[in-house]
Amino acid sequence: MTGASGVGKGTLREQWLAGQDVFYSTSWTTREARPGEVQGRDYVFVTPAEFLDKARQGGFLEHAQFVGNHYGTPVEPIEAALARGQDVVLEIEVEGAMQVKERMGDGAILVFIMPPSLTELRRRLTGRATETPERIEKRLLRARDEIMQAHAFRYVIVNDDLNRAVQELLAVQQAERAAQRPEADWTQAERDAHALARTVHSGALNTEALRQVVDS
Ligand SMILES: Nc1nc2c(ncn2[C@@H]2O[C@H](COP(=O)(O)OP(=O)(O)O)[C@@H](O)[C@H]2O)c(=O)[nH]1
Ligand SMILES: Nc1ncnc2c1ncn2[C@@H]1O[C@H](COP(=O)(O)OP(=O)(O)O)[C@@H](O)[C@H]1O
Repeated sequence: MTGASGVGKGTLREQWLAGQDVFYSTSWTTREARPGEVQGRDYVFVTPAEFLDKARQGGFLEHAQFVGNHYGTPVEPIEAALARGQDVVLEIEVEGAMQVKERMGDGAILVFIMPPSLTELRRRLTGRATETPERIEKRLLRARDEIMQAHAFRYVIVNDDLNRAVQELLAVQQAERAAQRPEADWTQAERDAHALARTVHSGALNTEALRQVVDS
């Protein structure tokens, strides 16, 4: 799951995964904890030296820099979860998502969360009140780049109405699970999920549509 800072990934994820037995990967980061963030739950907060050490040892499935800090997905917990048969959810930025796509192939299902407009994204980032004005501008600049890469993701979900976006995430998950079995065996619910997931497939996206979002 990828999308601009402030688009609502954390909010969506909480509702999407509530009550589900999936493994959510806790990332490592060198950024400072925000008030209310808990070490080991929201992130593993580390020093740059600790981060680079782990990277050198091949300890990350992927890692990237984002607005001056390092972020990475520790590989061991993921391998353990997959070995247990759990689905794994990552919430990471675009460069990291491309590394996961390269490494995991079709086994990785990439979903991009799109803001209704850049104006609304700015409003959400400002409203969350976790960033300085300067950091908000840096995040918005990065958001424009990220949005222009949305066609590299299998699904693109617009987070305007939160409930609708959650339903679309659930449909994508159910449809992708069903796709591992022959279509003739699908239940009606799986057929419905497949039909809904098709509506958020990235196939129909074009650069012009993406440009309209970054200019809005
Ligand atoms: N590549 C990569 N990106 C990550 C990872 N963890 C978080 N991110 C991304 O880093 C960016 C900044 O995250 P954060 O500082 O928590 O800001 P927020 O997304 O605005 O709450 C977001 O796009 C996250 O999805 C990770 O392990 N790897
Ligand atoms: N669909 C939505 N409509 C309006 N506000 C939203 C929506 N989804 C999230 N938000 C708000 O936007 C802000 C950023 O959401 P957050 O989940 O922290 O984003 P992210 O994890 O992508 O950085 C929060 O204040 C959140 O309450």
